[in-house]
Amino acid sequence: MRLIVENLACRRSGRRIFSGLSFTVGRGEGLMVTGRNGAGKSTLLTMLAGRLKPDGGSIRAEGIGEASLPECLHVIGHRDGLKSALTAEENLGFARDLLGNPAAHPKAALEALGLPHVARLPVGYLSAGQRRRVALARLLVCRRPLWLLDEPTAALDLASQGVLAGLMKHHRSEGGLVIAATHQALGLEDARELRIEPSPPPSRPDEALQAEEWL
Ligand SMILES: Nc1ncnc2c1ncn2[C@@H]1O[C@H](COP(=O)(O)OP(=O)(O)OP(=O)(O)O)[C@@H](O)[C@H]1O
Repeated sequence: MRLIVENLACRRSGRRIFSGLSFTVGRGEGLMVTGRNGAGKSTLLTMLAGRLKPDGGSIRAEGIGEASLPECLHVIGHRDGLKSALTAEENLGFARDLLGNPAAHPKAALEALGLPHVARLPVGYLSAGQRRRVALARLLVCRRPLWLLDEPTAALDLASQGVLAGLMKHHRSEGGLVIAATHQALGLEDARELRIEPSPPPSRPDEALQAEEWL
């Protein structure tokens, strides 16, 4: 698979967030998306996931046959999308049955994230870092070539950051693609960096309402 982004532009609430973003990510490659708070990193990932319409430019994928781009990617965002009342194993089983490989084992995914002991605990009982690791374990029960990771190390301790770096390395070694929005090194040091520079603040008086976002 190859992802090709050309001249991408975004507006939210009428305000330009970014424009002119172009990059490609191919088999086995990684891209670190960096930039200041509010620069548009999460927005870019949301757009790549097909959940936000670009204001200009294009996003296309090669080498995915009849599949659509959203069918070829996995998003790990700020919200983990886990159901608190279900156990870690049930959450992963649900994700696997909905999206994933029937042969994938939730227990094996939890073991890969160092969490076999929480398999039968409701996710609502887990710590923030444990919840994040369960969310990351979903990557292993729904195998998809493109991983879109938004601050994936949030709440992870150093050991878990190392595990995540290993997962990304393994995924890329199998031809997978990783795009990660981050403020810190992720073990993706050999990846290219896309730095999003903030757009200038609005200057016209009729944009004053939207300019509140800049305060
Ligand atoms: N639903 C929305 N409607 C309008 N504006 C939004 C919406 N979501 C985000 N924005 C704005 O888009 C801009 C980019 O936000 P985004 O979350 O992409 O930044 P970021 O680079 O990921 O920031 P951070 O490093 O703080 O996570 C911000 O100014 C934000 O206020």
